Amino acid sequence: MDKLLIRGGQRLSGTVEIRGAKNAALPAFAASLLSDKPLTLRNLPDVVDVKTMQTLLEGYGVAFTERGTDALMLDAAQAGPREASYDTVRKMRATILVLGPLVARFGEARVSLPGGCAIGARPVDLHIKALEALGAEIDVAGGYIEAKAPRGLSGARIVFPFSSVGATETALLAASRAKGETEIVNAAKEPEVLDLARCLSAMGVRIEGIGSHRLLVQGAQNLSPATHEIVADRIEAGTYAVAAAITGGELELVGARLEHLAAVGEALEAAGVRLWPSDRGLMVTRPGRLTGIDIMTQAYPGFSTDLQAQFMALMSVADGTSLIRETVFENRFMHVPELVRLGADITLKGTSATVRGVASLKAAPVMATDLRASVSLVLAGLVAEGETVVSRIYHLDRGYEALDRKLKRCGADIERIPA
Ligand SMILES: CC(=O)N[C@H]1[C@@H](OP(=O)(O)OP(=O)(O)OC[C@H]2O[C@@H](n3ccc(=O)[nH]c3=O)[C@H](O)[C@@H]2O)O[C@H](CO)[C@@H](O)[C@@H]1O
Ligand SMILES: C=C(OP(=O)(O)O)C(=O)O
Repeated sequence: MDKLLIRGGQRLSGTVEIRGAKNAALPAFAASLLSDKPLTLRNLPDVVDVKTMQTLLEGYGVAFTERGTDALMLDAAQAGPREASYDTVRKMRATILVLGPLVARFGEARVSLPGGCAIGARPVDLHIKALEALGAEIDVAGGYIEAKAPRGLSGARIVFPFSSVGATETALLAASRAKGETEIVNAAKEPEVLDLARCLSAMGVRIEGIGSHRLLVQGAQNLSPATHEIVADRIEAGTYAVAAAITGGELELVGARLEHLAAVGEALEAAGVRLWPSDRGLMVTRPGRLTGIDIMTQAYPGFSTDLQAQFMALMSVADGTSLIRETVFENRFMHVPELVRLGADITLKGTSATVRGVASLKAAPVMATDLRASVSLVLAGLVAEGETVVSRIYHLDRGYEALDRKLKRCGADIERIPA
């Protein structure tokens, strides 16, 4: 397994290209299954999760054709509801997203319960309830979800008890090919959900309320060929914003959108980081000292749970104390013991972490445990004194394109050590 070796202490400056969001690319891939017409996706990130999704869809008979360096044409004309290999499905959460399109188009689907980052129990009850509301019969047994709707799905009112990104995506995907109108109440409004809605609109589905908590979807049986450009990855952007901040540097994040950082942008500003839109994206600099501030993760536009670990690394070297509350996933503090190994002063109590800023971090061997936890260790390594080795970085490769190369180009002393 590859490792990363980081010699801390370099101030970052330069330009980073922010790519399409993996968490928007994955549902867009699933959308291709709805149609027998090709779907071309642009601005795809070159990350392992996207490749895993490609392998999964190839298993269902979707044909892929390259269209330049970062675009693919997906053609599901010959697709069918075959069984996906457990080995592919267990690798990530988003594999559940094929269930809705398969049952909507073919009247049946059998998908293994999904894997993904070990950050909590992560039930799929809301996905199942959404499909049941549209008329699917669902059976969960032996680690598989089986869905049947021999006469197709029918539009319905789906009321979510709370906002779920994945369940909203399942509802949107399935409703797009259901007969009649579907109302989705308490829909998630993360930029990746909006991006899926835009992709489905380009395919010919009429969706009202995009960007709100209430979506109205007019199902369509005949979809059109479409092209869709994946929205820039706000989590990749936020991660590099923290990289600039923690090293006291200045980065231009090309393609990034300040408004998509939402509460994360506000928290960074409050901590002493300056962010402003540039012609090409977003500028980030940290002119003075960092101040510890309190945050609480929440659904968008609240503070993203996918940036909690990175922000904790930043708070580890800020002046004063920061209280970090995780409210989205119950077990998303796996980075804490590793940050402590690097000299951070963090106390965990239930779903809250108290971070007392220290004057400096010290290098140590650390272990990546999940995608965002891993990158928080790299960020801490950028300022730790000495050589930090981060092992098990396959987690990082799931969601960050060329992280080491992008950081190196901006002045970081970082090397990938192949296994
Ligand atoms: C591939 C992808 O896009 N992953 C993102 C997606 O995950 P994911 O779609 O899994 O996250 P959700 O928004 O669904 O999860 C929110 C909360 O709802 C709970 N829940 C969810 C579904 C369900 O059927 N029942 C249920 O109880 C979850 O356990 C969690 O506590 O959104 C999360 C929240 O922004 C991000 O951290 C993940 O990076
Ligand atoms: C948690 C993540 O991914 P997944 O939902 O696939 O585990 C993530 O992207 O941070």
